[in-house]
Amino acid sequence: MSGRQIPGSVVTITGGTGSFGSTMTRHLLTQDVAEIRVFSRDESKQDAMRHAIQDSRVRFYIGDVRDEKSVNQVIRGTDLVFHAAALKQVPSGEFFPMEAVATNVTGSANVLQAGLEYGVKSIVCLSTDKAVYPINAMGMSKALMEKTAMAYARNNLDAATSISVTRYGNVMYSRGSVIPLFVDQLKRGAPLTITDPTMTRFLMSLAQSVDLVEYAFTQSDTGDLFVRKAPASTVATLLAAVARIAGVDDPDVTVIGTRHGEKLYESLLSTEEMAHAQDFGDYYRVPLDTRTLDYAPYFEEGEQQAPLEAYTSHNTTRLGVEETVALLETLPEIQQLIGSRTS
Ligand SMILES: O=c1ccn([C@@H]2O[C@H](COP(=O)(O)OP(=O)(O)O[C@H]3O[C@H](CO)[C@H](O)[C@H](O)[C@H]3O)[C@@H](O)[C@H]2O)c(=O)[nH]1
Repeated sequence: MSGRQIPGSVVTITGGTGSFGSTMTRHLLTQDVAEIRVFSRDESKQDAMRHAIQDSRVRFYIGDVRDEKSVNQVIRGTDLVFHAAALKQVPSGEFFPMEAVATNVTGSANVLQAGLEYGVKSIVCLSTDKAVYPINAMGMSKALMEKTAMAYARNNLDAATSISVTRYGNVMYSRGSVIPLFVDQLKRGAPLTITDPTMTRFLMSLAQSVDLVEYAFTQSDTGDLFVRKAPASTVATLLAAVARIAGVDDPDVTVIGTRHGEKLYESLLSTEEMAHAQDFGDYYRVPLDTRTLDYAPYFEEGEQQAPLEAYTSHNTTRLGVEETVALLETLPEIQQLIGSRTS
């Protein structure tokens, strides 16, 4: 047993007002947490969250992960840190890559450094499938965040702090993503814009992300990478499923082509990671590579590289239209939509 647990703990959530942060906050409040420190830049989002949640265990801290002082202030006295603060928009990263570096790489290093200095028990860094074989600046900066976390773990194996990474695919119905866009286009009677009908994406709900973070908080060995398994669908299937839910038989569709920095499919684990991954049912764990820079003994002993494939949205469980409809119908936003159509 790690001796780490949620009840009675003080938890800091960087990027606490975002979708992951606020979902995590609500979940932790059901787990007898002692205090949650919501750390973020935006006063008005904090104010909205304060009104929505109204629980004296939630404390709000204005700050920026780029600013060491504000990071130190919030992390001091914390038991567990969920690091979700990030610049996550792919297109803006292409125009301002150094902003992504400042927040996602340097900011993450500030969080890790403070966590180690103040003896935090566990730090969980939130990452994305776009960090695997990255082709856009956002994904590249997240990949560097992961490398930074792993290096902090490897260089501090005796520390009291466990550092881990959770990596997820697309979150269904997240702000600005394709499902609410299709819903809106259908409502307006506008044509549905599709990039490439054969493109695939993993489909995950926010609720599914929570368990894995809780597991990482309490059970991780330092340097662990966790990946939640998820099914995927093509964009064409997703479009058909949303149209069916909205009761539109034959929607107008315009093909707009692939956007900047976009891939045909995403990978949650690279081939190299799959070779070391342990299958835990709902998720994979990839333990830290603890070898030092002295490679000689490993060459002599040799290491078999299993001939595996990466874990991608092309080769994971593929959902058809019926199954995608069923999955979408589990989302509160879709249930609301169906409710408003039938009432
Ligand atoms: O008008 C559109 C918009 C998107 N798509 C397609 O729908 C899929 C999902 O697109 P999203 O925009 O929902 O998601 P992305 O995979 O492009 O990534 C988005 O979600 C990520 C988190 O999962 C990050 O936040 C990222 O910055 C943001 O662009 C993609 O195949 C995309 O090509 C369409 O067919 N038509």
